[in-house]
Amino acid sequence: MRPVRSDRTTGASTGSGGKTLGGSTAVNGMVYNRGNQGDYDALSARGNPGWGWDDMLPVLRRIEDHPLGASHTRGADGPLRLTTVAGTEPLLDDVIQAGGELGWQHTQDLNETDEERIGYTTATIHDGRRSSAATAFLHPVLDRPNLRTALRTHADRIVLDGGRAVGVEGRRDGRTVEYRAAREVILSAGALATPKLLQLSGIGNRESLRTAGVTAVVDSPHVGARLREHRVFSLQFRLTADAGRNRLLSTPEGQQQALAEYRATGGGPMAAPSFDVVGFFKTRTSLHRPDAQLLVAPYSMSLPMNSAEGVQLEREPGLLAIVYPLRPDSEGTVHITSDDPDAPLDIDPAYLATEHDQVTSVDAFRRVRRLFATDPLARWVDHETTPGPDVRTDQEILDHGLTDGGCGYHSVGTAAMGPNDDDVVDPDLRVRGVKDLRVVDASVFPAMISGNLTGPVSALAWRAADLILDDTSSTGRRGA
Ligand SMILES: Cc1cc2nc3c(=O)[nH]c(=O)nc-3n(C[C@H](O)[C@H](O)[C@H](O)COP(=O)(O)OP(=O)(O)OC[C@H]3O[C@@H](n4cnc5c(N)ncnc54)[C@H](O)[C@@H]3O)c2cc1C
Repeated sequence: MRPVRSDRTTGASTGSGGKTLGGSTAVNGMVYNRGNQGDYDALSARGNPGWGWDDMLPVLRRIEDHPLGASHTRGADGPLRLTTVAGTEPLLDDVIQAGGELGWQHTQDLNETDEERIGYTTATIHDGRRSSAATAFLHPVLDRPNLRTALRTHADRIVLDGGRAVGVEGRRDGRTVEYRAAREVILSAGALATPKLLQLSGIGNRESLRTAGVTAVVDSPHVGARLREHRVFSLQFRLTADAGRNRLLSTPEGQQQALAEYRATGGGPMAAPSFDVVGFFKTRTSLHRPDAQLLVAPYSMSLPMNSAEGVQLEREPGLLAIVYPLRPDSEGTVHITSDDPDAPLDIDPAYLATEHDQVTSVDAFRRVRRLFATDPLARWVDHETTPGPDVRTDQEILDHGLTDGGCGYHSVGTAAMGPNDDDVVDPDLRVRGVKDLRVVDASVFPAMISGNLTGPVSALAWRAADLILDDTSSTGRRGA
């Protein structure tokens, strides 16, 4: 295969995220997958003690309120309230059954094993309402006297004093504001904005900072490097029968009907996650665990999926499937272009830059085509509309992924933890080269946790809170 060009323009779509309390969990697709033993043990094997499966499984169980109840892998009393999609569409039952024909296990709890599996989505939804990081973790403690939230406030820089982080400078309603930390500053701005804030504060690769007009305070070469992101490949199919949600949701009248159903019952399509069915499968039988993820939704739309004009559902009945390699190893970058916090970031996601990502993407795409050609699902399929049967060769499939595919919105790695002097944060998430500064968000994962990131980031934050509390009790210092 010829190498695929990394396309900076696609980086624009990588920049979407939630700009509110709860962050991206307030706008995301609500699919709840949390990674598996191999992901967390790999973190630990990279020299990050405390992040292995034996450490993180109890945390994951602690945070979950799972509808299937507690088990050795699930939690039932935690703050993150979950739902399993009810599965009211025969069409989707047949997607799952076709997966079974390919040897994928039909499971009610997709997080229970790391076998090839398919089933209805577990979602961060409870009683028809989104469970975000804000509703799950922040709202229940809002009345604590040592907690203050500053809404409509944009952080511009970390305030450094003699090698210590002492506060944050930003803007609120057009005015400059500064917040002082009694103990330490914790940066949780997400995998794109966290490296940006570090770089604006002079913490980053000396050369890149110089190009942007920022004087380096700490030369930390990997701030904003090692960006890993899913490149999503899409397939769509026209159906032989009127099934799925296009007819209802593609017209204003249908949307009103769905809204009325939601108001009356708290259910229906308005209470569904973005994708109803999830699968994890191997692109080669020799692999010891799945390396690709499939998500299926009972609707189809105009492409490209992340277009600035927004999503337009098709009128005719259709199905959408997206697929991507679970653990991409292409590494991109995020760099500031100026010392002005309002200047655009230069994001190069370096999608599909490695042979692993190219080969896995193509094989995963072909496997999904095979799924849709397998009964009982095949009986529903009239023809493939996206990308269509003309896209056949490896290169054509890769080009389709780059042109009409999308960003997975799962960025990690831009302030990655590790044991080495040039890793941005240490395994306790402290930024190297600065005192009293920690990063607690997806940017500290040095590699992708398989699947979607709400679960892993929530567990990361829960464990980070324990680390911070441990430090507080050992030093006797208190405060925020
Ligand atoms: C469109 C979309 C769909 C997704 N779908 C799913 C899904 O279905 N399932 C799943 O598990 N995951 C999904 N994800 C991914 C998941 O939501 C994120 O990986 C996760 O929320 C990352 O958490 P974070 O804390 O690192 O960053 P974020 O959740 O992005 O939080 C960062 C916060 O920092 C704030 N911030 C940034 N810069 C500044 C600044 N300068 N000043 C003040 N505040 C700032 C942001 O406003 C935001 O509130 C999706 C993400 C997106 C964007």
